[in-house]
Amino acid sequence: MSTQKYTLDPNKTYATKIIDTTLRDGSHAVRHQFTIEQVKDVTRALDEAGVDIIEVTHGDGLAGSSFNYGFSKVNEMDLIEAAKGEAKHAKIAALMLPGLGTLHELREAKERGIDVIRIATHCTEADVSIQHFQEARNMGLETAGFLMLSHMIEPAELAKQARIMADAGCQAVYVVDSAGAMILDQVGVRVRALKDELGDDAEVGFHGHQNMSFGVANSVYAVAEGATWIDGSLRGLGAGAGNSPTEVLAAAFERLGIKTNVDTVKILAAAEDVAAPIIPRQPIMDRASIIQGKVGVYNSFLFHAERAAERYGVPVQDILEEAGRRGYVGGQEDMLIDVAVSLAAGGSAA
Ligand SMILES: CC[C@H](O)CC(=O)C(=O)O
Ligand SMILES: [Mn+2]
Repeated sequence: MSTQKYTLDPNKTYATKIIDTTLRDGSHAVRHQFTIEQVKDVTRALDEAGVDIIEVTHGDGLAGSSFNYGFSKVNEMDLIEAAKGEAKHAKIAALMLPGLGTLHELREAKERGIDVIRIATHCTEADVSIQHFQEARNMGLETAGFLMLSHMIEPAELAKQARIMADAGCQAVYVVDSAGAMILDQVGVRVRALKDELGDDAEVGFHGHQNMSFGVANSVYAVAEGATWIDGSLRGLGAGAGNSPTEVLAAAFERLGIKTNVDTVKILAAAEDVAAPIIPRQPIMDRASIIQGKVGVYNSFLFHAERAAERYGVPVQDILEEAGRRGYVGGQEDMLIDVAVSLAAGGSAA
């Protein structure tokens, strides 16, 4: 009897959409300083390469430009409109966190050209997205839901949250590895739980981060279990250690026979010739971001923790580790200052 365990069933055909978030998650890595020209160039290159959906928004979603999250150089609505003007085939998406972005911004984003809205909540809080999904569908938008920090709850619990989103009108629910904390089967079992729960009611997606270097491998596990929306970003540009690089996803999927609409040669050119020259600081797996993956801390905390570390004279990795111990989640960025103050006062925090 063979003991070989296949991740991908050699008798099955796999196909997935590729969603690129260079111009949204990647916004964190450029401190939200994208210009109109950069957005146009990146959109054109992604569109020509065959990417299905291009996400353009402040890194923290609609209305993220603020004192708390960092101001954008250019109003995100203008960036959305610029992207829309360049995309011949790809759909344009925005992301929103209910409460930070409101229905007001959602309506404006629709007027400026988005086709898809991705609504993100903490993995236990799907109910706060209900009215946003309903309203988005009424507006004729395609919808996807992000269950952020999906590693923090068990697959069965995650599936219940996915059901809330799907019942509200979400067409694709994502397992979101916001901390790059998950490894292989940890993604696979969550995707499988969502597939079993949702059936034909909604598709399943996966959004990976690179903290433990598993973004692409985790995406393969997600596809093997039925995910059909896979996120990446050029050169991995994204929060913390960055996202699964879109160009590596395309090349690896091609090798594995997973069908996508992306032309590998063209996406490699987009990464090398268009994205690389505009990246001021390449996200990497370093001490701080690996700790984020190891303890499961939200990747968007990295720059906030760096600022607090500098201000209070404590190591950034200690702040992140303590934030993990305290279980802070997206939206609690200000608590990093509390952690830094406690550490600077000489104690283990809390
Ligand atoms: C602002 C939403 C959030 O950062 C979504 C995301 O990309 C993630 O959780 O990884
Ligand atoms: Mn992300």
